[in-house]
Amino acid sequence: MNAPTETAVETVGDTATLYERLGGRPGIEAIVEDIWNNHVSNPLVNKRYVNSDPANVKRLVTEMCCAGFGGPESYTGRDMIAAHKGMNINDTEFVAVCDDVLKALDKHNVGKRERDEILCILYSLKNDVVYQ
Ligand code: HEM
Repeated sequence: MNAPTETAVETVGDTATLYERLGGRPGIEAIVEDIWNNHVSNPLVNKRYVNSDPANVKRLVTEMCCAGFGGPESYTGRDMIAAHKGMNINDTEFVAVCDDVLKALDKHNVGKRERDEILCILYSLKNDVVYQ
């Protein structure tokens, strides 16, 4: 059995939300900024974003991450099927977007546990995003 202090430390580590572990809204905003920069410089996907308003997409992605990772924010955008309807996004593009996210997480020194959680969340949304 753990000494009480060890238990307390482990409990804090285990119960912090992904939102808290990423540094709350400022931490997530900084990561989303780099995800956007990676998308617009990635030849596999950048043409998709030519007509987008960068500030609006970044705000919506930030809100979605904050809300989905345990923060107090509400997501005000469309659901994933509606947001990607008519784009016919393929598997290569989906992987490219995931790679852009992982690259941004690396840049911000996000740990393996958080990286794995985020990758699982992204992958769980795949069927709502591709071939819509
Ligand atoms: C799990 C993966 C993805 C997530 C979580 C995601 C998330 C989002 C969110 C939150 C929005 C804004 C929703 C709104 O406009 O109401 C959005 C829009 C968009 N996404 Fe995704 N996305 C994903 C994958 C992709 C992929 C693979 C592509 C293709 C390269 C893509 C291209 C776009 C484009 C072009 C927009 C529209 C931007 C605009 O309206 O100007 N997304 N996405």
